[in-house]
Amino acid sequence: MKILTAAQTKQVDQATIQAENSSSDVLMERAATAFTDWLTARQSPAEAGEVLVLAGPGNNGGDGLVAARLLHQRGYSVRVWVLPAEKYSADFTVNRQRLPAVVPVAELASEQLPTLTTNTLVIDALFGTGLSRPLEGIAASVVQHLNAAHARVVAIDMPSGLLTDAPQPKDSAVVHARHTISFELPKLAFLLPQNAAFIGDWHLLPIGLNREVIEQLETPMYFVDVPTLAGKLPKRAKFGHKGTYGHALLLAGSKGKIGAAVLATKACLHSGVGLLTLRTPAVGYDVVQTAVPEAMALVDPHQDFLTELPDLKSYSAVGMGPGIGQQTATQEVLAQLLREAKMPLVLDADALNLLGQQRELLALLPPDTILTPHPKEFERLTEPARDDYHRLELLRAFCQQHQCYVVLKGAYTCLGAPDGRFYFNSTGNPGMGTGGSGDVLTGVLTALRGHSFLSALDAALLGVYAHGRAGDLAAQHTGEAGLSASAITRFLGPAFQELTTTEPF
Ligand SMILES: NC(=O)C1=CN([C@@H]2O[C@H](COP(=O)(O)OP(=O)(O)OC[C@H]3O[C@@H](n4cnc5c(N)ncnc54)[C@H](O)[C@@H]3O)[C@@H](O)[C@H]2O)[C@@H](O)CC1
Ligand SMILES: Nc1ncnc2c1ncn2[C@@H]1O[C@H](COP(=O)(O)OP(=O)(O)O)[C@@H](O)[C@H]1O
Ligand SMILES: [K+]
Repeated sequence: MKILTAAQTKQVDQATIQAENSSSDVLMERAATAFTDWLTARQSPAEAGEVLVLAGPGNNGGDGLVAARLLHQRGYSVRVWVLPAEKYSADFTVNRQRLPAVVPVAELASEQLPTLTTNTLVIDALFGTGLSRPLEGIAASVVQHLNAAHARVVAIDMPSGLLTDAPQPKDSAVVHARHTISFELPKLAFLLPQNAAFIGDWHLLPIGLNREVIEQLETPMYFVDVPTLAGKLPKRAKFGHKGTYGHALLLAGSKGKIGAAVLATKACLHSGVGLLTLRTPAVGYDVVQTAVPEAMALVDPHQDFLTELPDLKSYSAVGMGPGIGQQTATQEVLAQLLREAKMPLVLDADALNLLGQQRELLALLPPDTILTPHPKEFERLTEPARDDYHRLELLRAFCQQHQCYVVLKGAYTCLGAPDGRFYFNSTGNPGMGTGGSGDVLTGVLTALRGHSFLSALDAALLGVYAHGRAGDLAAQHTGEAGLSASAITRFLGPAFQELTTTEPF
């Protein structure tokens, strides 16, 4: 699914209207009807209480006015507050006239703000994607009033005051919505942690925007859902054998962190790898042979941490990092791996921290290497980000400079590609914020990079999605608080099964 800017969204709206030979108020009616259907399916008139529709001067306000009319028709108690403005959009004006006279309408003023009780449901239709600068004056006062009262707010399209594509100036007034109901395609602002308190839960409703126009628009940002991945993971071939699916090598673990190696190993085995060898320090031998008999154990001469790189010639992909620690000898192993590897690499955790300590090693990264930092690890590779938008700029520059893929982990994990594109993942849940979840991802990605039939991009997209999906499936059994990294590994199989085509490659 594409992520479009505010300007592109406007373009699609207009092209849809043209293609249908209809008018903008028809599309507005459709959007507001979808919004109203969503709301009325969740809140009866009694549950909603008094519905206050706050309408701004543009088409977002127009949406609000249509919703007010429809809610009134469906038996809700509705009151409209209009933001005073010099100019109102044409569709605002049309829908202001269509509002039944019995629906009370008042004008917002700093000295006349709506009374908010626990029985009030606020529909925020002040501003949407047309917001061009931070709120001030009455609009800012209204928003502060709503937030101070912790009002139950459902925002149409965007929480008012929030910019669609750019960072928010500090301390500017933005509605804190419980839900944000938007249309058709996600917006970048929804995916960034710094906006979480404004957006609440977000939902997309289809309004029949023109598919062809969306298809044609160029964007560097995508939201990865099942259709994005359709056809990418082929069914296993009938006569396929363990050699067909790659021999992966994992370099993981150190004394006290052999568990990280075991988790990555289990994950790799549940992600379709043909053969797997695990290299740990000697202290890991008994643990690995007992915990994961499917993997071959190849121990380092050193008891507690990795000191030597094994011969690489048998392997189709190598993953390094989970639990390895940051010893100088281990850093040497990493440097040697970067110099010698001819096969795809996945680097995580302490391998990234070691790269951060010795940044000249970054020049050795083989093209299409996948790095999987969380934001703190990414900062060690680059610099502290001013905000989430700046972090994305750093991500793009890093991927382009080093011609690598970076999986920047989080609630909406963002995969940065060497061509400057971003792919935001749609699966996963807060239960995955638990030790070992990242080690599982390393195992998954190492398995997929060993598949000669997958590109680096597809391996990264599939792996990140399946990892999150496995977490979601696991959480259906364990709940989010009860989710463990081991539980994620158990649901990788079903997650991959959902993505697998019915045809072999
Ligand atoms: N374009 C379309 O055909 C559709 C638009 N829709 C709705 O229309 C919205 C976009 O409408 P608009 O482009 O009219 O934009 P908005 O309604 O978001 O706001 C634009 C208006 O606010 C003013 N404005 C911008 N920033 C301001 C600020 N900081 N302080 C005070 N005034 C400010 C602008 O001058 C303009 O009058 C979407 O978010 C969505 O809710 C939907 O009805 C779907 C169809
Ligand atoms: N709130 C969340 N929603 C979705 N996924 C999450 C959330 N929190 C963490 N995750 C996922 O869990 C994993 C955590 O990885 P990481 O921070 O490396 O943990 P660890 O080092 O403990 O293994 C990442 O893949 C991340 O995307
Ligand atoms: K809004």
